[in-house]
Amino acid sequence: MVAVLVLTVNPGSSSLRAHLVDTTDERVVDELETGQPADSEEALRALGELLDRLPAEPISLIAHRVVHAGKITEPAVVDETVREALRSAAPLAPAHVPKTLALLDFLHDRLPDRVQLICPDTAFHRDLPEAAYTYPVPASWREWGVRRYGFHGLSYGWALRRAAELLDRPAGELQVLIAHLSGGCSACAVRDGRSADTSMGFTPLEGMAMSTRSGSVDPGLLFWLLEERGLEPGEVSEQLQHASGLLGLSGGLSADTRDLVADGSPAARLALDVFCHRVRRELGALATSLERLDAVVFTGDIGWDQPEVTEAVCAGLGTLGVHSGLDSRREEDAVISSSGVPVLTVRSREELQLAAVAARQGVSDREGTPV
Ligand SMILES: Nc1ncnc2c1ncn2[C@@H]1O[C@H](COP(=O)(O)OP(=O)(O)O)[C@@H](O)[C@H]1O
Ligand SMILES: CC(=O)OP(=O)(O)O
Ligand SMILES: [Mg+2]
Repeated sequence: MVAVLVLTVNPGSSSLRAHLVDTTDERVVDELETGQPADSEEALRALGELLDRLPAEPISLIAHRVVHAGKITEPAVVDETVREALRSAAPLAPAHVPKTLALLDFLHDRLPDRVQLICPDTAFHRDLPEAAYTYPVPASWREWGVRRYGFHGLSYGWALRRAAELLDRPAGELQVLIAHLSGGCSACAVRDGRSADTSMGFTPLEGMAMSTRSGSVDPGLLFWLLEERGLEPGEVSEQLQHASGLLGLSGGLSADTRDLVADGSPAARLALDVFCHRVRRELGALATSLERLDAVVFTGDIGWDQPEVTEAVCAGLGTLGVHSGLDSRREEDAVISSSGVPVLTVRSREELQLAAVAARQGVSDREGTPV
């Protein structure tokens, strides 16, 4: 097999992760992780430094994890059509997509002859049933493209693959619930290897509470804030995106469950209780899209490094056949409970999934004009 070195870039809402992955053996050759927003001067400087120390062997492809590319829901070589789709999708994921546009420009300046691919988070949800992707809103809105998309698809793809390996069953036969808990949090019901429903929708704001995002709130609340409290639409958006979730619930204490578990104050406990309640509620709702439950899989930073959260969530999933009392202290991806429905934790490896998807797609697109 030809060595395919893929540079992956993953702009989260508050971080930038970049990896150089050798896809022949899924090995990370070099990496960068910064808690700075991906389009900040610091993050771009760090990315430039990563490029400066690249091995002599050339990178074959640059692969971008893109949260939302609107109607483009498959991996695609970047051209003007893709850029236009990203510009149109930017208002739907304002904490993510503008960062991708900045990274495309930055990397085009630095490596002008490399093909850049986008791999949308939405691709994993391409087979969502109509009943799951349709909002109960007027037909005229739906004609504008108002529908549910779903996100965190690369993470789900990886977690499903690892679940299949750990359970020793083909991914295409599994019916599982996967919770991706991190900066952004969502969950997905996977039926026979495909997304059957997911908690995020038109934008990555729907669903469970997140580190600084509210998740779903009563839409009536928004009108009350605008009409009765005099808030501007931009302020409401900003506060739902950046001042809510764990951060808002804890009264500004922290957006990180590690701090909240350590703090233990009533405000920290409230934040964790509401967070876990909403994870359970989404998982319960998603279970109705499955015929049976083969496993519950936790991934994302919180799903991986915060056993207290996994425990608290599972303690309330008895009606789904999940038993509490997990064996959560481990270093590797693992089945952490097998007395009832198996519970698994899988370290999120969006970069490996991204590199694999891009290498598969990119080898056939290599003739494409670099943009
Ligand atoms: N237990 C935790 N471990 C790691 N990160 C956490 C934890 N709890 C909350 N977080 C938040 O998750 C974020 C990392 O999530 P990630 O999806 O990589 O980035 P982003 O928030 O940029 O999307 C961190 O910035 C941190 O605020
Ligand atoms: C879709 C989404 O919320 O992404 P992230 O978790 O990286 O912020
Ligand atoms: Mg992320």
